[in-house]
Amino acid sequence: MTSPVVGIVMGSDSDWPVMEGAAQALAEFEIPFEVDVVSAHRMPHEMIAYGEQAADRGLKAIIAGAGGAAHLPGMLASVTPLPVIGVPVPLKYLDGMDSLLSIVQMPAGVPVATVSVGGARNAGLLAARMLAAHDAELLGRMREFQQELNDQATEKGKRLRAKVEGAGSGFGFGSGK
Ligand SMILES: Nc1c(C(=O)O)ncn1[C@@H]1O[C@H](COP(=O)(O)O)[C@@H](O)[C@H]1O
Repeated sequence: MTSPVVGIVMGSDSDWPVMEGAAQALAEFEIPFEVDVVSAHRMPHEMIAYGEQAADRGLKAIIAGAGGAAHLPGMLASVTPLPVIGVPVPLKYLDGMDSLLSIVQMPAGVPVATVSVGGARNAGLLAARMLAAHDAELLGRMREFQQELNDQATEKGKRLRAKVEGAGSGFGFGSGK
């Protein structure tokens, strides 16, 4: 089995439904990854060990997701030289604003690349881009992926124009109906 090059970690297994998006993106690009629960609050010693050992184990980037008082991404960034991508996980209260602010407002010197609330897919894609910067083949696949996005958006525009033009004056613009 190929060794993982991206670590996807989260504060609890309850974050998985969100964090799965990162795993899915990496799988699409055939990038080997590992997943684990690593909590700064609940298992601080294991969390420090994970961060300290990540680079020596061959990981190239860490994606860390957590909800609420989300200290995991920042704490990992403080003990690893690897890039850390933080995913704010939305919980029942505060709609993820708490985790977003906990992750994004890092002090200078300790960067965490924060994606949107619940934006685990983009975290996976960002990790893929980081790896692609040193991998011409992966870079090519990322370009293809971008072209597909472009084609899909163009197609959506075509369909919307056809729908609106087809409806003509009967479309009821501005009527709110
Ligand atoms: N924010 C953190 C950290 C941390 O930052 O170390 N550890 C767990 N958690 C978060 O607590 C939430 C509730 O966890 P439980 O569902 O296990 O009660 C999860 O979203 C987790 O990421």
